[in-house]
Amino acid sequence: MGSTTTGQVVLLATGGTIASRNDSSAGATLAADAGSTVLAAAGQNVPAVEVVDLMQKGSYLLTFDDMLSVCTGIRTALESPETLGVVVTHGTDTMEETGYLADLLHDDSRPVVFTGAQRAADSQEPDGPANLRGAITLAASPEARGRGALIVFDGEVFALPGTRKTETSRLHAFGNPDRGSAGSVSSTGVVELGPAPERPSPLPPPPSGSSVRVDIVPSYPGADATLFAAALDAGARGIVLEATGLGNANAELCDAVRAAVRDGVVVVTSTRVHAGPVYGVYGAGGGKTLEDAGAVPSGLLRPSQARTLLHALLALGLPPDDVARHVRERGRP
Ligand SMILES: NC(=O)C[C@H](N)C(=O)O
Repeated sequence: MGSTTTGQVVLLATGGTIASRNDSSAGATLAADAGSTVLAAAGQNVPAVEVVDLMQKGSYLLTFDDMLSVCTGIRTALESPETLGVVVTHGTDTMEETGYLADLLHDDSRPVVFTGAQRAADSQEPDGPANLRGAITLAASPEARGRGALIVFDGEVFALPGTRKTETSRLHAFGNPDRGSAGSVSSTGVVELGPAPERPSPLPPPPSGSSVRVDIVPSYPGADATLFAAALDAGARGIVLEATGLGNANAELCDAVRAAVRDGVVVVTSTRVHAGPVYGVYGAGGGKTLEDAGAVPSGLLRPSQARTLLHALLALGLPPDDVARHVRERGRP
């Protein structure tokens, strides 16, 4: 067994499908359950679990400040030496963003484990209770220490960098196409983890309430610079290009990138492809032209996590060169 019975796990509840029920007046599924209800559905827990309700939202509604307040909740929970680890129940849509931000800021060896559900709490066979049991076991597990933030879902454990939601509705909702699984937690509480990867040094927590804007702009056959220009007009200080293939766009987008970078905007090239690194090879508007125009290739980071990292770095007030260095380092395969 991977758990210990001294101390407690702190459960930070934020909403998501694990806390959702059908609302007949809205004719839709909505986050409704408090953390205590979510925990009760998981049954008897060893070790003890303290519940903190942070918010009750579908994760598709979260703002960057909401994500930061989850990170603050984690820090607060870890102030007590009695805390063995932290579980965050969270909607799956944007778990890869909040989990990645928590991982970037995590400066404690104790585990932070994100989990949620694909089926609502009032469905016939909800998956949330088993996921939560796995998360509590992992959060209390000495083997999970020193690994930053993790996701546990359908018995599988993932480190955050590169992990994303890969299924809209199947129970096995998450994958890490480049790095694979970090291990497993069985239904009987057996934790098995592979070797712990090296972790970059933690970032300081960015201030909340910052007005930094970071957008994602796609490239596709026939794309022009209209959306890119709209992001700049809206005040974006950072833009993630969701490019094609290895990270390619076209001549018009490259020209727009060159001008934006000259004005101090940080542009990161990511890709719509699900696996493999982004790097500059092709000219005439491809990834090499983008790099020559000043865009920073995201390595293994996909748009969701590249955007999270860029937002955090810009909110910290780092100058563009330092932002670029961090993106290269943290995206490196
Ligand atoms: N399965 C889920 O949790 C999806 C939900 N819509 C959310 O992200 O909050």
